Parts: sequence; structure tokens; C-alpha cells
Amino acid sequence: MAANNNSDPILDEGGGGGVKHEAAGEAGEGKGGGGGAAAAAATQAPAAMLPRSGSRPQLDLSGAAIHGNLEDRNPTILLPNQSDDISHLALDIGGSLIKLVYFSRHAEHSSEDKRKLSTKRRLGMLNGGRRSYPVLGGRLHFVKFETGKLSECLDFISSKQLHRGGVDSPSWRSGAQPDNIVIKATGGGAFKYADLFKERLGVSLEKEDEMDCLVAGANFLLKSIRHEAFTHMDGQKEYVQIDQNDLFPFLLVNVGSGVSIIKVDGHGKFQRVSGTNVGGGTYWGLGRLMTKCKSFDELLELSQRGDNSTIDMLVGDIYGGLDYSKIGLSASTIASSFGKTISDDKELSDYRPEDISLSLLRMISYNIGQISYLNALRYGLKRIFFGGFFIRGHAYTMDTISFAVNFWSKGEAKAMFLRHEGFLGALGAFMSYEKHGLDDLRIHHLVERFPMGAPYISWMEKFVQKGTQITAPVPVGFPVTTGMGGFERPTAKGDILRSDASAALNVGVLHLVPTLDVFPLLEDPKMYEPNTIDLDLNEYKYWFKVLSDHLSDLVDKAVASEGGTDDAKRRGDAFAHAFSAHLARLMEEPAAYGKFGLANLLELREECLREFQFVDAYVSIKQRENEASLAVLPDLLMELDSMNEEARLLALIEGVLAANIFDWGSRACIDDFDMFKKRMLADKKGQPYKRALLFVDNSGADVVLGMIPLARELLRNGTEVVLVANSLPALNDVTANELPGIVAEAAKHCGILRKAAEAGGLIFDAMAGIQDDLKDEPVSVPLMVVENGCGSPCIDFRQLILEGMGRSLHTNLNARFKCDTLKLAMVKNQRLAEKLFNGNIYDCICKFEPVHLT
Ligand SMILES: Nc1ncnc2c1ncn2[C@@H]1O[C@H](COP(=O)(O)OP(=O)(O)O)[C@@H](O)[C@H]1O
Ligand SMILES: CC(C)(COP(=O)(O)O)[C@@H](O)C(=O)NCCC(=O)O
Ligand SMILES: [Mn+2]
Repeated sequence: MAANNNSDPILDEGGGGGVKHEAAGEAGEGKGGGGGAAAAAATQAPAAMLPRSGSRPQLDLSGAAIHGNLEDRNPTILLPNQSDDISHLALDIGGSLIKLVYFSRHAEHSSEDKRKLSTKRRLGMLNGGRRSYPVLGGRLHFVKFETGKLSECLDFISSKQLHRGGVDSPSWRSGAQPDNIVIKATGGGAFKYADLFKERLGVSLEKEDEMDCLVAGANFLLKSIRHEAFTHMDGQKEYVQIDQNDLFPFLLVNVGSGVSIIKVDGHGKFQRVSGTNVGGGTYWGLGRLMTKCKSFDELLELSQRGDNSTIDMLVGDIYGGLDYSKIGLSASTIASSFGKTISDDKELSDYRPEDISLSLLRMISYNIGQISYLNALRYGLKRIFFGGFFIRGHAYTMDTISFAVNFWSKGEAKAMFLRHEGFLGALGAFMSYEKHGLDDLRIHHLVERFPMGAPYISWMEKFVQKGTQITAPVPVGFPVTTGMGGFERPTAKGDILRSDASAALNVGVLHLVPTLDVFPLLEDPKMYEPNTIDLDLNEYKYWFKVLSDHLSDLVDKAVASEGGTDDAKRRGDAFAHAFSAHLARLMEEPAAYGKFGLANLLELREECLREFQFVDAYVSIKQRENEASLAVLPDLLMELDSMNEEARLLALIEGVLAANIFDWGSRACIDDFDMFKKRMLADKKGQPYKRALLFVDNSGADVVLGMIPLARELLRNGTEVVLVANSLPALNDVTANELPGIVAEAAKHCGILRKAAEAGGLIFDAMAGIQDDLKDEPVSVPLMVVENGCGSPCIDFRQLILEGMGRSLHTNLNARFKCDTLKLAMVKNQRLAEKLFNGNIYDCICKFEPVHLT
């Protein structure tokens, strides 16, 4: 039988089979799970797209008119009343910063389309009637500007035409000038700068109340974004699992220029209970005056090298070096911020700016923590969420606030922080566009797909246009606390604050994918964790090395896939820099982007490639492998058909797992084949599976010689088969777009596949004229292809378009489903084999998990 020679070219440690081919020889390591997995559900209803929510943007066709040449085959249609495309920007113009939240639709990948067309043409499968597979929805971006540099912000909006729905919007392309564009805006600047916006951009700002927006933004984030909230104590960040049913009431403290303290009781139910004018503006303002720093970050960075005991009067200064233990104050506790300067006969210039900055930071953070706690106490609240850009993801600031809350509440109240800290108001304003209907979004509808937000957008533009260097982020120091009331000075690991750009990487671009839903066959969605192993720092180091080692090879492929042009080379460079910066950021703080498993790490790379417009780095490798495998498929099918049923089933499973691994002395580390065989053969007569979902993985031998023959066997047994494939390219994975072409080609050699593909609408009379003997193959069950909503080598079943079953090893090995499940994978990574099974590279997994009816 044919060897299943599939391997994931970057990630597998060795070639996946006997016949060396280019991709296998390139020997990366990692993804490991090779064969894909199949699931069989005996009772499920036909696969169907999940319905879109009724409150989502609707198409408003009133007044539609053809724009341009009526003779054109595809003239542009103007929808003058369709406002979706122009309500994609919202602003929060605060005392210090302007925050923008904007939505962009995924651009059409025209080069991909061309390529798709030529592949289809070559495979002889162009037919206009087949369904097309949509690319994933759109993205929410987060960008900020200094309020003092408002004109930069206006330029940004104008250059991207954000006020008119972006440069890709119909209104922009058509050159139409809607005369009254309205943009939602909150914050004081919505009032102050309304005229300027009208003058410069011709837009009217529709004012939304700042407190309404803060609360709406916070509620939305806490409800819809995974790993949004975290605690930060003693340098340790820990994400908080938010129980949707037990969220309210809480205290929201927004630390902007000033501080607003709001008691939140529900959606739209809140009361501003307090505030303080000692806030972010105070730290930055006083700090600027006293240190001559030119930027907020410079001031914050200085604090990391500061020693506040030269400025602050400590308890020990007053008590002759002793603690005041009776009231719980250590000698190092600050008794009086800046108090020491009253007795020193010194000028401002005699103090180190570093020390001044730290004293200021501690004074203001501590004060905010304390006032917040007192307000929590007033209302009996235990949870305090802190937002606003004063926080700036800065460890020392958060630790100081947490310390104050913890100290004064004696551990009763908890300070929590939000990853989108400064964007609460802007998000709230964005959500106030009623037609967005974002209010009913559930957590899996907004997928945070890696921080390619503001910094990366501007970095990318810089790279593409100027080829500027990205500076990799540098570590921020963690403070050390003493047990009793005081902080020692921070023991900074690095001496420079992470650049503003990379710090903003704490916030990802939110991908809005309204059709995504939790896979309904998951046994317990709440308990589901896609990643098989936790990434501790050691694991991180290992995978970072793997990914870094293969970066240059990947860049070569990516550049080649775009024709090797100068532009592609520049983008390749930019991709390498950006991806390395992400890796460095994660190395420094693995939880920087929320909990991050291997699946996320692998997806990050794919996302990053896409960000730099590499549509499909493996396109030609995939095509070559598909063609080579299709050429040997007829022989394989003939060989399979000559076997008895039992031998054939074994050959098929081996085929998926790569037949000749046994030659290499490998063993099966999980082997439930006999159980599976029993279900397939012995029980078959009574109750064949109604439907099987096959999660296909790699292009080439994996899908053509492994999964398609397995699908064919299931079809032969009367089981409907759904091939579930990635929506977007990732490594050499086959995509839902590519599969129909491959199936059509395979069907040329096989009546079973042909009839089933026709029944499933995959091909329409494509094989008319091809003679084969279908007498023995009375197949009427359909073979279908669906996309899974993923663009990653791994699958997260919380975020799927359609029902299916899990592939593989890195993810889903331990996932339990409500249907019988067969997990097939070859372990192509020594480390994983050892870790998971005490096994060896090329060991195989054939894990059958029938549903036990109780
Ligand atoms: N790049 C920056 N420039 C100015 N201030 C910053 C910056 N980054 C963080 N900050 C801090 O954040 C505060 C502004 O926070 P923000 O939530 O945007 O408030 P506002 O709505 O009043 O502008 C500033 O006063 C300052 O303390
Ligand atoms: C006036 C503000 C609401 C403006 O918001 P900001 O621009 O600071 O985000 C805020 O600065 C504030 O709440 N100041 C504190 C005023 C007080 O309660 O004393
Ligand atoms: Mn504000």
C-alpha cells in the first residue's frame, strides 16, 4: 500500500513517511499530529451553517442603483442607504489621549483568487455553480493618539478613510461623498473638537455620554473577550475566569487624566459614586514639570531605576529605623510621599529624576487604590476593575494599586485590570451604533487573533514603505514587596520600559466572526481546553527556538509564493521582524496576550503572515504534492479494493498514519484499532454510522492517500461523510477552498467518490463521459466539504463554524465529544512523544472513543 507521506513542513521533526519529498526533508518539528482525525456521529442532524443573529447588520437595499457602465458584467451597485460601511469608527477624545476603535472588513485576496482559478482550471473542475467559501469576517482595531496631536489623528482617519468606511468601502471606491457622515464620539473632546472634525473631515460627531460608554465598554469586554481581566500582585499576572452570571455588581475605576469611580450593577445600570482629580494627568503633568521628560513612557521608564526613599519620608525615617508594627506599618512603608524633601536643604535639580518619578508613581497609584477601596467598602463591593491608560500595562503601577486594595481591605477586595484598559470608552461608543447589534455577541464570536493592532499596522506601513527597523520589546522590571505595608524599590530586570508600541501589543485585533460557535458535540464546552499540554516557560523556550530556527526558511517560501518581487522581500523582512518581536514579547511575558497555548503560538505565525499579505506561503508545494499523490491514487484504490474488508480497514488506518512507519520500528502508543474495527465491521450491519466528520489536515498524501480513501470506505458503508477543512491557508494544510478540486480529481478514478460528491453538490456532472462500473457501488449518501472557520494548524472547538470532530495531538487529544470519536495522529516530534506517551518520534495514535450510553 502507498505510504502516507504527509508531514507538516515546518513543524515536523522528520519526514512523515518512506518516500522523501521536499517538504518532509525540510524537517522542522512541532505540530506532530499528522493524520488528522475522524469523528463519527450516529444520530446527528445534517450539517448546516449556523444562523446569523437577527440583530446583526442588515443589508439596506432601498434606493439601490447601478453605478458605472450598465454594459459591465459586474457593475458596482451603490446602496445609498446601506450605512454599515460608514459606521465603523468610534472615538474617545480624553484629556490626554484620543482613542480610536475601528472595524475593517477582510480585504479580498485577489492574488489568492487568481491562483484558485488557475488551480481549478488545471484540475478541470471549473464550474460556476459550486458554492464559494467566504473568508472570515472583519476586525476591530485599537489605536491611540495624544490629544495634543489631534492633527495626527485626523490625518490617520483621513488616510485610511475610516470616516467613510475605509479605503475598501463602496462609498470610497465609488467616489460618492455622503454629505452627512456621523461618527460616534465620547470624552470631553467630542464636545471640544466637534467643529474641527466637521471642518477637516466633514463629519459630525455624535456625542455619547462618557460614563455610559465606559460602562458599556467594560461590560462588553468582560462578557465577550477571553482573558480580558487579570490580577497583578507581586509581579505575578493571573487571568481571572469571569462568571457571566456573577459579574455584577462591581466597581469600575477609570484612571485617565482624572479618575472616575463607578458602581456598576448591570448593563446600562450604574452610578458614578466618586472620582478624584489626582490621576494619570497628575502623574504625567507633575512628572513632566519636575523631570523635564519628553514623554509619558520616558517618565515611567525613569521610575524603574528610581529609589523613592531619597524623596519619600518612610515610617523608618520617623521611627528611627523601626517598624511601627502595632499598627501594621513596616519601616519601609511610605509615611509621607515627598516628605523627605522638606528637611533636606536641596533644590529640585539635586534630586534624581528617576527617584522623583518613582515617588510620584507610588503616591498616585497608591492613592487611587486606596480611594477605590474606600468606595468599594461604601457599597460592599469586592471586585474592583481598573481601566484607563494611566495603568499602561505597567507592572509596578498595577502592583501598587493591588497592594493598596489588598492592604486596606485585609485581602477582602480584589483589584483587577483589563487588557483593553484605555479603550473602554471608545469601545462603548463603538457599540452604541445600534445597527452593529454587537450586544448579543458571545465570547466565541470575537476571536482575538494576535496583537497586530495599532503598532503593527503602523509598523507594517513603516516597513513596507521605509523599511524601518522594529525594536524588539525589552523587559519591564518587577517590583519586590516587603511583607508589611511597604515596597522595596523595584528590581528592574531590564532598564528600559517596553516601547509604547509593543506594550500596546497587550491588546489584539478582535476578529469578528459572527458565524463561529462552540462545536455542539463537545461533551462539556465549559471544561474544554484545546491545548493538550500547558506551555510553561521551558516549553515556551523550546517552541520559540523551533519557530525561530525555521523563520528564515518560512520567509523564503513566503517570498517565493508571492513571486519573489522586491515588495514581497520587503514584506518578508517585515514579517520576520514582527514575528520575532512577538516571540520576544512572549518570551518575556508568556501571558502577555492572555493565556497562550501552543495552538495560539502556531496561529500567531499564520496570522502574522496574513498581516503582511502572504496569502498562502505553501501554495506551490501543496499543488505539487496534491498532483503527485493524485497520480498514485488509482493504484492505491485498486489495491485496497482487492483486500477483504478487515484488511482494508487496517490498511486505510495505516494509510492515514503513514503505512511504513512500522518499518522504522515504531509502535503505536495508543492503539484502539481493534475496538474501532469491531464497531465498523461487527456492528456495522445493524447500525452503520449516519455521518462521519473527517477533520483533514495536510495537503498531498495526507488528504489524497489517507483521508479520501478512508472517506470512500465510510461512504461505501452508507455513512455520509463531511470533510472539514481550514477556512484559510495555514502551513501546508488543505483548505476548504482547495478540497472540492481535489475530490473532483480523485472522483475521476472512483465511482463511489463521484456519486457521493455529486450527491453532496461538490461536483455536477463533472465526470460525464467517464465510464466506470458502478454496479457494485450503490452509493447515494453524500460527500460534502465544509470549512471549519480556522486559519491555524490547530483547532479550537470553541470557535468553529460547523460541527465536527477534533484533529490531532497538540489540540484535542483529551477532548471528549458527544459522538464516537476516532483520533488519528502520527507523533512527529520526539519531545511530544516522550512527554505524552513516553514514546518515540513516529509513534502513532489510533484512539477510538465510543460514546458510552448510560
Ligand atoms: N503615550 C501617552 N501619552 C500621554 N499619556 C499617557 C500615555 N500613555 C499613558 N498615559 C497616561 O494615561 C493617561 C491618559 O489616560 P486615558 O485613559 O487615555 O485618559 P483620557 O481619557 O483623560 O485621555 C495620561 O494622563 C497618562 O497618565
Ligand atoms: C472629568 C473626567 C470625567 C474626564 O475624563 P478623562 O478625560 O479624565 O478620562 C475625569 O477626568 C474625572 O472623572 N475627573 C475627576 C473629577 C472628580 O471627580 O473630582
Ligand atoms: Mn477618558
